[in-house]
Amino acid sequence: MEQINVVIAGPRGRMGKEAVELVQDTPQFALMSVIDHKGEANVDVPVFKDIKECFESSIPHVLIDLTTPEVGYHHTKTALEYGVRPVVGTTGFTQEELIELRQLAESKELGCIIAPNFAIGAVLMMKFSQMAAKYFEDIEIIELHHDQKLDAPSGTAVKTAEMIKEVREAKVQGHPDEKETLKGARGADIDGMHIHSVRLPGLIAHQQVMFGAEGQTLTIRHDSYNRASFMSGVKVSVETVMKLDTLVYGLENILE
Ligand SMILES: NC(=O)C1=CN([C@@H]2O[C@H](COP(=O)(O)OP(=O)(O)OC[C@H]3O[C@@H](n4cnc5c(N)ncnc54)[C@H](OP(=O)(O)O)[C@@H]3O)[C@@H](O)[C@H]2O)C=CC1
Ligand SMILES: O=C(O)C1=N[C@H](C(=O)O)C[C@H](O)C1
Repeated sequence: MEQINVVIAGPRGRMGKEAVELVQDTPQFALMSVIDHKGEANVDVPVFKDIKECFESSIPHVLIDLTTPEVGYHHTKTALEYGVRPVVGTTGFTQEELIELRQLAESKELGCIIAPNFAIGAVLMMKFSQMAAKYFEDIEIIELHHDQKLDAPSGTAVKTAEMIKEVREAKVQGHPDEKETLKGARGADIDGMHIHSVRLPGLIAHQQVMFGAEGQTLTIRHDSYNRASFMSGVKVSVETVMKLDTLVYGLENILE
């Protein structure tokens, strides 16, 4: 396999630090530079404060983005415009942004992977939930994260609901006359499914999907106890994005 030159945006972050280690420890990957808006990253490659400044200096094969929703969208768009293939872990993109980025990737015939969760266990949890939803139509998604997380609900919870929507008819759950006496008590609503976001120090990234039917419940749960749990998904995405000519949303679409 030819060497893949990588730039990482967000290298001081919780995920970014792991990604720097992954790229530096993978023989077929080379870390060319990083993008850090404060220029404070402690790495032995050039640090750029701005993505355009970075790409004007040299063009990598792949950009890994682990920043914030607004910055991640801007970076992904700019990367595609410069002919760079994005691997994006950043969550919180809108449907409109995903559609626009897909059109751009296709017009440039460039691979782009946007994966709300890189952990294989989380991908299985979403797939198993999609399977279960064919048999259980009443569903509550409970996602639990550390209290520094910016977006709610999590990208994983939104993706789970989207995957379930593919196999489940929209349904209003609970009592038809149900009323919230305290706003937000029933969580967010996607097609009648409810999503509850828990934020606590001590947590990393966890989700359980609960299904209910007459006389029974089923709970499917995944826990990430560290950020290393996401790195095998980042590695396979960097390798795979080189072979794609379109945007792929979700790691489940590139795993066999
Ligand atoms: N797909 C997946 O499997 C996973 C996805 N995530 C997602 O990844 C993203 C990052 O998460 P996490 O590492 O925990 O977050 P952190 O807050 O730890 O890291 C984000 C980094 O982005 C930096 N940043 C902010 N603005 C800019 C900018 N303009 N240019 C460059 N860098 C910038 C921040 O810098 P500063 O510190 O100065 O603000 C920070 O270093 C989130 O969207 C999260 O939801 C997280 C875990 C797994
Ligand atoms: O911010 C996080 O930490 C995580 N974000 C992703 C999400 O929003 O789903 C993936 C994982 O849950 C960790």
